[in-house]
Order: sequence, then structure tokens, then C-alpha cells
Amino acid sequence: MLDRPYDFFVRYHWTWDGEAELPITSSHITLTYSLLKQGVALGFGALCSPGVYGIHITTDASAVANRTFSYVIVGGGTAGLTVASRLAENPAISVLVIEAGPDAQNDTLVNDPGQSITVPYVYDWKYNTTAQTAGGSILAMTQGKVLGGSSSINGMCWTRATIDQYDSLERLGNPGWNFKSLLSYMKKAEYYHLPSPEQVSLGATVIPSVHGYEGDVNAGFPQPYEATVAAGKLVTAAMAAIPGLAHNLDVASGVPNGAARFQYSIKPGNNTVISPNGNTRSSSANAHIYPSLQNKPNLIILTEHQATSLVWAEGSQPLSKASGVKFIQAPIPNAVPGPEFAVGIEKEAIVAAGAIGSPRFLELSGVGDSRVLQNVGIPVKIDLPAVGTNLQDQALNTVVYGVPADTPTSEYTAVNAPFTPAVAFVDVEQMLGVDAARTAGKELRKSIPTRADDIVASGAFTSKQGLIKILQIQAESIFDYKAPVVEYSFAVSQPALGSQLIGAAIWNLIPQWRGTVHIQSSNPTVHPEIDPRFFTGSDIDLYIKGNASQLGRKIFNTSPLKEYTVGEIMPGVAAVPDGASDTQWQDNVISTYNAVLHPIGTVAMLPRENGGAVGPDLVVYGTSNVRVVDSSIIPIQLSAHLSSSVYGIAEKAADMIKSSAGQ
Ligand SMILES: Cc1cc2nc3c(=O)[nH]c(=O)nc-3n(C[C@H](O)[C@H](O)[C@H](O)COP(=O)(O)OP(=O)(O)OC[C@H]3O[C@@H](n4cnc5c(N)ncnc54)[C@H](O)[C@@H]3O)c2cc1C
Repeated sequence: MLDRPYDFFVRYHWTWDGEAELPITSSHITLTYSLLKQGVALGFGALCSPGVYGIHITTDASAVANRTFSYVIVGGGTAGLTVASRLAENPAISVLVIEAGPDAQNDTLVNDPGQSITVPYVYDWKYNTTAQTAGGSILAMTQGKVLGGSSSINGMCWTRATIDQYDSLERLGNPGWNFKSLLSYMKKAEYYHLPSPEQVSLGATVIPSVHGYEGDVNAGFPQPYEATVAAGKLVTAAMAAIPGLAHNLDVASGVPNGAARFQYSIKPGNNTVISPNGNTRSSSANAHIYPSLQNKPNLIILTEHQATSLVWAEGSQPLSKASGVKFIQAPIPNAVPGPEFAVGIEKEAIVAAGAIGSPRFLELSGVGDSRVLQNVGIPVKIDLPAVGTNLQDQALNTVVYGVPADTPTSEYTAVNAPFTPAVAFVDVEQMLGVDAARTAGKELRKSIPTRADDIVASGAFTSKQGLIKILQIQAESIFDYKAPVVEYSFAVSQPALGSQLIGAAIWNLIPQWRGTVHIQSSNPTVHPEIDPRFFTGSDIDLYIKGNASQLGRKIFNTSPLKEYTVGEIMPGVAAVPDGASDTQWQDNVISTYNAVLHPIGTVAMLPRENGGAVGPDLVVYGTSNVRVVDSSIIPIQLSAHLSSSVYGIAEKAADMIKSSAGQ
């Protein structure tokens, strides 16, 4: 049971009960698979000849069991489907994707951006954290469990991190992983819709050169433009309330600092009702799979099945080679697992199960910290202690206000559009003031060795020298490059809420804490133990967060918002009176925060001796043909929503995989 209402988009504790179950209304494509049913019963059959499947998406394990594929991809999410689609461009190879969630191709809950407030509760793994040291609460760690993964349930906000943050991947020991390279791949992924003159007149701005126009993932501004009146006031008030905060032309440019109207991973429409002509979510499934699947007979997707472990080839030392993947029907948590199936791998296993799912799958396969594996009785294949460490998620609180009763609903309600019409990315000097920021910077830098010791001792990182380097780079990012440390994700109502509310989710973008995700049983249906250790590690995170919440109240009490709001609902003056001390604000943060749901870093791309689990080729250390491609490889947190970066990583990975196979 959660101690706090789950509130990612309903991060406002308003009307939705996060424990409620909604019916899943997915449709499953069922097509003929008689050819495959003739597969070999024992052992893996011969390599599947591309073009013979006659099916594309199925829930029937017997359609694929005991067959061998060139590539098997674990997880049909944001990264997994991107890689699958790119690899399947070569008709000479075969690709199987195993996805635990259902295919929700025709579900308006997923496709209508106007329902993004409720969809995360439905297609969700329903993971929880452990009771957190800071505040004692168990928090929801929602992650997409559906074809498209988290891109099918996310808020669609389309932003990118700072240039220095992408360049720091290279500085941490990953040649070729820098802003220039990643921007080219993020652009490759993108099919951008430039704003119309009407949208520009209503506040949409863009830097056309930072976008791509030939990819599959649609991005842009909704049409018609959502909740324009409230959004304009939010941007104006944020700039008036936060000294030095300017308007940002494009938060996806590599310079996110500033206030702006949000852009999204949507296909803009031309009416306000979800339909072929309405605004539509551009998930990895909508982008990479449905439009082109018929042209890729060499790609097959098995949904509603959970991959449970890798099968290892005999005698493949010193590097272990995966020869197959085992899987079961998508299980009920904590149940006795159902019958096990397996498929063979000719070339590579690509693990794309996300920042929670990928370390979980590797550990179940015998790849991880030998102590963790032995504790649950899993034979150790590769002792790789970095797996499941370095978990980094952000933490948020909300401010919520009512709007006057006579305000036209259209002004503050996002219909067929995401409900976060505006954003402010704020740097440390804008947040704390120049002098306080300098002092905080000195203290943070001085404390790096001690903090590295503490985190390594807690088991949340494996290399002191590696962590020191990371913490130094993070300090440079915050204090020298002025990467934003706080995001105000401004929100309006959606029809599902039926309430007259506007507000903001406010979060630390570059926290200092580190946590873990580890399996707690050899039973693959048992959820892993997830401990982000929010607000541990350094006082600076709470200091910044307390200030950020205070500034949140200030924004909503600054014109033109001051005249547009009635009554503070969150945190509420009863909880935090006007004139409250810093400590009161910080206490409120600790008693009300939730996870942002942007976990990263749990299979980190770093040198092995510095706490890494994969190298710059994304191959798992100690293996010859197991690659991880998803948010888990990002070693340090980004001042951004993650999906654009994950698409860029997946596009780059697909090129690397093709080139290593000589394609
Ligand atoms: C509620 C929510 C809101 C968000 N909002 C935004 C936003 O507005 N903008 C933004 O840019 N980012 C947002 N993010 C973050 C972003 O969507 C994710 O970081 C990104 O999509 C992660 O991609 P991934 O490929 O790493 O994992 P995912 O897309 O989550 O894919 C992992 C897939 O693997 C599957 N899987 C896991 N384990 C197994 C297994 N053993 N066998 C088979 N399948 C398995 C999962 O079901 C899932 O489909 C949000 C995330 C969440 C959860």
C-alpha cells in the first residue's frame, strides 16, 4: 500500500485515487501464425527466415517459442521499439521483441493527450519504493507496462538537457557520447511540426535548426493550442517572480534555462476531439511500429509476456555469450510463475526493459553483485556489482490553486492536449541568489570525498574514484555551466479532473542522492526492491527544494497569476503559513514529496573500474553479445524530461549494432 497518493500528473493530490484500477481496453492483433506453429519442440529451431512470419504482434507464445532470431529485444518500450524498428530495416535479419504489457494500439486513453492525467495508473508495473529514510513513506515508482513502454503513458513533454550534460558522458569515459553526436541522433528520431502562425501569435516559439524533420517520432505544439490564457499567465508570472529568468525560445535546444510554452511528443491535430484528425500521442509504438510494421515481415512482437532470464551458451569463456531468452506469460505479482518458454539468439540480446526492468532482468540472469545474487539463490554468471546501483530519480512537490468560478473553462483546461502547457527551468543562482549559490557551491564541492565514501558504504555505488568524478562533474554542471537545478512543470486541468485548478509540479533536476534497485527473490514475478534514497547524501537538495517551493508560492502570487487564482490548495497556508521559515518549507517538502518517475543510471555506461556495467558500445561487461539500450545506461541525471534523450540513445545504439554486424 502506498503511504501517499500517487501523483505524477495528478501530482496535485486532487481528485484521482492512485490505488484505483481502471479497466484495460487494449486491442490485440491476432493474425495467422500457422507456419511458426510447426516450430521445433525441443531446443531452438533454425534461424527464423525473415519474411515467413505472417504475424506482427501476437500474445501467443507458441508463435515464437523454440525459434531462433538474429536479435531478441527484451522490452518493447521507448528504446526497445526504436532499436527493433531500425534493425528490422535490414530484411536479411530477424527481430523478436518480448514485451510484458499489452498492445494498446486503439486505446484512446493512450492516444488522446487529453487523457494523459489518468493513463499512468493503468498501464503500469505498479512498483513501489521501500519506505524512504526521508519522511518514511512508500512511494509509487510508476513505469510503463504496455507496448511503447513509458512513452505510451508519459506526459509527452519534449525537452533536452544541457550541452555540458551530454558532453559529460564523454568526459566520464565514453568516447563518442557527446552533445554533437546525441543531438544528431535526437534529430534523426524526430518528425517536428513547426508551429502555425496562429500558435506563434499565442506564444509558441521554436529554434527550427535544433529539430529533425525526417524521423518517426512526431513532436510539436497541439492544435488547437491548449489552455492558452492560463499558460500565458504562467510564463509571464514565472519570469516576473524569478529574478533573471528569461523567456526560452526552445527548451529542446541544449539550453533549457528559462520559461516557455511546452512542446510535446504528439502529432498535432486540427480539432479538439481525439480522432484521426485530433492531437495524438506519438509513442514509440505509434511512431516506430504501427505505421511500418506491415513492411517489416522480419519483425515480430510478443506482448503480455515477461522475459525472465538469458540462456547462456556453454563454454563461451572468457566472455559469456547469450544463446537465448526465457520468458513466461505476463504474471500476477508474487504468483507462482507459469510455464516457461524460450527462444534462441543468433547475434545479440538487447535488454531494453527500462531503468527498473533492465537491472532486474540482468540479475535474474546471473549478472550482478554476487552477494545480491547468492542471497536469493541465483547462480552467479558474471559478478558485476554495478548492476542495480546508482539509481537516480528526482523528487517533486506541488503547488495547486483554484481559479475563480466565473473563469471560462477553456482558459485553464487542456482538451485533447497535454495538461502541462508551460515550463520554467531555473538555475542555481536564479533559485538561491548569487551569493548563496556561491557559498552552496563551495560547500558542495568540499563535501564530495565524504559524500562519495558514504554513498559507496551504503551500497548505492561501487567505485569511490568513479563517484568522485561524477559528483565533480555534477557540481561543475550546476555552478559553472548553470544547468537548471529546478523545473516548474506548470499544469492546468484536464476534462477527467472536472476541477478548476492550476498549479505546478516542482522538482530537483540534479539531485545528489543515489539509490539501488535489486531483486529480492529468484521468483521473476516478485517485484524488485527499489530504494531511491531521496533527500539523502547532501543537504543542498532539500535546501534547493525548500526554496523552490517558496518560489512556487511566489509565482502564483505574482501578477498576472495573482488575480487569476483563488485559494492555495497545495501546500496550503494551514500547512505552511505565509512567512514560514525555511525549515517549515523543508519539513513540508519531506512530508509531501513524490517520485518524479525519471529513474536512470542502474546499468550505467561508465568504465568498469569506475562503477560501470556497460561500456560505450553498451555491451554488458563480461559478455560478448548482451547490450543494454535504455534509460538505465545514463550515468548522471539530466536537466530534462528523458524521452527525447532515450530516443537519441536508441538511434545511436541501433547504428552501433548494425555496424558491429557489418550492416
Ligand atoms: C508517468 C511518467 C511520465 C513521464 N513523463 C515524461 C514526459 O512528459 N516527457 C519525457 O520526455 N519523459 C517522461 N517520462 C520519462 C520517459 O518516458 C522515460 O524515461 C522513458 O520513456 C524510458 O524509456 P526506456 O526505454 O528506458 O523504458 P520504457 O519506455 O519504460 O520501456 C521499458 C519496457 O520494457 C518492458 N519490460 C520491462 N521488463 C520486462 C521484461 N522482463 N520482459 C518484457 N518486457 C519488459 C516494460 O513493460 C516497458 O514496455 C515519464 C515517465 C513516466 C513513467
